[in-house]
Amino acid sequence: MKPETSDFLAGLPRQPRLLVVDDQAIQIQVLYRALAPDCQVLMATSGEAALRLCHERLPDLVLLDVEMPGMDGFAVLQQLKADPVTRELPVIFVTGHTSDDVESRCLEAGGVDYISKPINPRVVRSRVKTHLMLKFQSDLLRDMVFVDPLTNSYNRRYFDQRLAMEWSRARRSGAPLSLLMIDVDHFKAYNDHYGHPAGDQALREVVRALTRHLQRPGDTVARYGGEEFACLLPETDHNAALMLADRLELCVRELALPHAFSGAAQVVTVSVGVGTATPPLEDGEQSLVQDADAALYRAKHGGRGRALGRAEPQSSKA
Ligand SMILES: Nc1nc2c(ncn2[C@@H]2O[C@H](COP(=O)(O)OP(=O)(O)OP(=O)(O)O)[C@@H](O)[C@H]2O)c(=O)[nH]1
Repeated sequence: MKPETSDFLAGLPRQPRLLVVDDQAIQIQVLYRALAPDCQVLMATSGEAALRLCHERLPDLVLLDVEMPGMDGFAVLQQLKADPVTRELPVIFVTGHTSDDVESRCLEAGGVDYISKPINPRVVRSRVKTHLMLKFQSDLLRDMVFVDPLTNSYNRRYFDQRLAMEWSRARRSGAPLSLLMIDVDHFKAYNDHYGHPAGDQALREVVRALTRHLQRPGDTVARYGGEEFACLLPETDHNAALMLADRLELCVRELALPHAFSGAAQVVTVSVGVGTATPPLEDGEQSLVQDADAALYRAKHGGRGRALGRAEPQSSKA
């Protein structure tokens, strides 16, 4: 059945990605028919599969069946809310029960809306469109507050919030949390000789390379200040963080941006300091920043263009 309206995408900045979750294939089919002409539609038939897809594909909006065997819709939303990566995902509940009690439970649980079965495709499209508009507007606002305009990476304000959030998450989960502090080498000399606009462009390229190499959705690159960047790596132990730091150092070197005035190499390089906090986390989160900073200091003084971790000699170039 073709939808009757054709202006669904008007006012949306790009094609939205939806996740439809229902244990009954027929219900998924009805929603798919209503929405697939305009949206990329992902599908899951269980709560567990829904959580996996939310992490891997980060949809713009989730349509979530309330009654499912095993993990029901409320349990799925609770887990989404408990995770910083997925906590902002808007969820519309889809329910066969239309009592006031179920409807208020949907909203109290943190759903942005609910839709009753049997599904009316026109109502679904209208509600989905409304929530997509709101979602894209709040993305835009968040970007204005949290994104560095020069490099398009997250800014220091975002980093500080994210660090505090990941710190308490690591404390709860018991998983290690690593931090890389990355500083461009001899960047003053780069600016002095190639000019400030070329310096700006080099910073953009460095960030693009770092971001390309960080694959997990929870990993965060932020501009910490000037020519210094921070990468926050949840659930990553020290050895894994060191390996990643080596890869990031190499990926910047391989950009092959000429830097004839660097004492470290003929191209732009970075020094990387690696810190790891392993629960129980008794100190504050700034202790992790201090550890990574201290390692960065050693990497700088050890010759630059390298990644170093804890005080023991662990040079990536050894
Ligand atoms: N082009 C450009 N330069 C920046 C920006 N932010 C900071 N810088 C420059 O980065 C340079 C940092 O210089 P220093 O702190 O002396 O460090 P360095 O020359 O990189 O030396 P080491 O870190 O010791 O290798 C300064 O010249 C800043 O002006 C920016 O947004 N754009």
